[in-house]
Amino acid sequence: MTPPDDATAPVRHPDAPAPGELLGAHYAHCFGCGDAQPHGLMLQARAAEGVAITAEFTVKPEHQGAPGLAHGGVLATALDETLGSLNWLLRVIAVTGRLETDFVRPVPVDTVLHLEAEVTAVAGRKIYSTAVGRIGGPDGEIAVRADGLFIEVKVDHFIDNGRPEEIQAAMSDPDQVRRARAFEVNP
Ligand SMILES: CCCCCCCC/C=C\CCCCCCCC(=O)SCCNC(=O)CCNC(=O)[C@H](O)C(C)(C)COP(=O)(O)OP(=O)(O)OC[C@H]1O[C@@H](n2cnc3c(N)ncnc32)[C@H](O)[C@@H]1OP(=O)(O)O
Repeated sequence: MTPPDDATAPVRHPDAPAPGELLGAHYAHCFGCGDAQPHGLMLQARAAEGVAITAEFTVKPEHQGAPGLAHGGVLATALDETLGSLNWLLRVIAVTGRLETDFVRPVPVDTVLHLEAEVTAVAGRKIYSTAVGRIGGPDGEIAVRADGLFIEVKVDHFIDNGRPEEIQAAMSDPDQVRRARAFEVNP
């Protein structure tokens, strides 16, 4: 998870959403961010300065692991989604290769997890990023932390590996196709 010596600092794409703007879902049925996914976390990420974002996630009763406490896997999902959203500021499509998570404090149900994430380095197709989740407010205690290694892929990664039903539905949605392809032709 340590960037190699030839890694470079991330560069915010000129067309990236301005600081303060919501990024929007990359796919309406995404478990992490989709607004058409009733079982999902519906995480909304907002661009920050640089190659960084913020997001909020409210822990619901259906996210419990132990009584009244968030399941660690759900918190890892929130971190994964937050880190993944960063790649939109680079205008790169990427998937999680590795995710390392520290669970520092228990997170009770009804808590708002205030997430902040930033890309720290880029080396070829590898994107290194880090995130924290705080409770008790945006400046509260750190409850969770994660480092991510995302790997850049082409749209074909999804076309080649996804289930045909969902791929065909996505490919017949002009907004989805425009959004996905724009990242490939405007590097
Ligand atoms: C028109 C149609 C509509 C489609 C529209 C879609 C739009 C979608 C938009 C945005 C989607 C974003 C979705 C975000 C969702 C939240 C994030 C997730 O949960 S993603 C899901 C979980 N992750 C996976 O499913 C990855 C599964 N893994 C793979 O597919 C492969 O392993 C992959 C692509 C990651 C790498 O495979 P390789 O064959 O392309 O590349 P190799 O050569 O193996 O790796 C490249 C470099 O990365 C390192 N690397 C790869 N995996 C690593 C690992 N686990 N740990 C450390 N290094 C790793 C390698 O060592 C290599 O490094 P060296 O270039 O040699 O220095």
